[in-house]
Amino acid sequence: MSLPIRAFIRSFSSGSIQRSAIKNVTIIGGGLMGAGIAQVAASTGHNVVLVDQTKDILKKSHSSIEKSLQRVVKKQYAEDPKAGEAFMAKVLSQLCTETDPAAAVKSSDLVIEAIVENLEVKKKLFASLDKAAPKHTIFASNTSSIPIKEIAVATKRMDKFGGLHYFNPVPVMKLLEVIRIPETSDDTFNKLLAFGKAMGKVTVNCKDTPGFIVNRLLVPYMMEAVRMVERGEATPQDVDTAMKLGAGYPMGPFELTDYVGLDTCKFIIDGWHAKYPNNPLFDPSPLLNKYVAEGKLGNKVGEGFYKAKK
Ligand SMILES: CCCCCCCCCCCCC[C@H](O)CC(=O)SCCNC(=O)CCNC(=O)[C@H](O)C(C)(C)COP(=O)(O)OP(=O)(O)OC[C@H]1O[C@@H](n2cnc3c(N)ncnc32)[C@H](O)[C@@H]1OP(=O)(O)O
Ligand SMILES: NC(=O)c1ccc[n+]([C@@H]2O[C@H](COP(=O)([O-])OP(=O)(O)OC[C@H]3O[C@@H](n4cnc5c(N)ncnc54)[C@H](O)[C@@H]3O)[C@@H](O)[C@H]2O)c1
Repeated sequence: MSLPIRAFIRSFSSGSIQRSAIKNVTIIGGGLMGAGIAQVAASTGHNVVLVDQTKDILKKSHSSIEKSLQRVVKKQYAEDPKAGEAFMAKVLSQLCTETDPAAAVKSSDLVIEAIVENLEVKKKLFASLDKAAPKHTIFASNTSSIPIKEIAVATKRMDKFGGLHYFNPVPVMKLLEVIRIPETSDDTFNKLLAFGKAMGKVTVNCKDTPGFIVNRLLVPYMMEAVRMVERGEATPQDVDTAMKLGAGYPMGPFELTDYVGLDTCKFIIDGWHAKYPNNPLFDPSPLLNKYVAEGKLGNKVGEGFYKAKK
């Protein structure tokens, strides 16, 4: 028996991975997060359909999944490369792509949305999915900053709606925030928790409060970092070095912004500023806005606060 399978069975019996009623999963959005979620869902035995707007985007998603899987397999199957190849082939056989969201949800138990961080775009998508998906299908959003309820109102299945907030990179980060709104039924919430555990994640429960747990703390920290640079108190490089070596963070705030995507960061902060205009924590950052206007969106385009490593 190969090492990862043994580890999987061990975690099953120790209760850290649970069986879940959810087998068929549709992920909408094949960018940084959607591709990572699709990879991990397929790696943990789910049938996955990944949806994006064009075949070209989906080609890129597929190739990033293959690259990431290779990293996982190289490490987990170091002593048995043949079993690694078989694992990779199995995972990829459980993953297909689709450009029509309505067709993709036809036999889905769970839909996870990971598209652009924009309320109106997310609502429009869920309103159309609500008409196309079977009655039993659960809907979840991976939004970083939008209240789940504001998205869920676009559907007539608020009892089957919740938040699944993953962390980037999904194959590496162990945490999953599972969010319920007052309308989420116990059955839906329990299924979401069990699904998260079946994906091998450590779940934390959270009410539908702005930023849930992690981003409620992370966003003010990152905004203060960019304001220090705007005030001329330190360079991005020195802030990053300080937070890595002085606070033990794996990445400094500017490296993390490049990793997350400056466009996504701007969507988050602009959304919170519009909602809480009197809270100076969420005032826009001229420096972030300048980089986004210049198209420097971070690692995904090769440059953000730093030039991405090839
Ligand atoms: C300052 C401007 C302010 C702007 C405004 C801010 C607004 C607010 C923004 C908030 C954003 C919120 C976004 C979201 O909602 C929430 C998030 O996701 S927050 C992000 C959380 N993630 C992190 O904090 C990541 C921190 N970084 C790390 O943990 C590590 O650096 C890393 C990414 C894991 C990489 O590690 P390194 O050691 O540097 O590099 P390696 O390449 O050696 O990798 C280590 C290890 O991991 C494996 N690995 C890495 N990436 C992948 C992958 N994609 N797939 C598979 N495996 C991967 C790699 O193989 C290594 O394995 P090993 O060999 O060590 O066994
Ligand atoms: N980047 C992060 O670190 C991170 C972490 C956690 C949560 N999130 C959240 O996840 C979501 C996605 O973020 P991302 O970083 O993956 O963004 P991304 O820009 O990398 O990818 C978004 C993808 O969605 C696709 N898309 C947009 N509208 C669509 C539609 N109507 N139908 C189908 N596909 C559509 C785009 O083509 C793109 O490929 C956002 O809500 C974001 O806040 C991001």
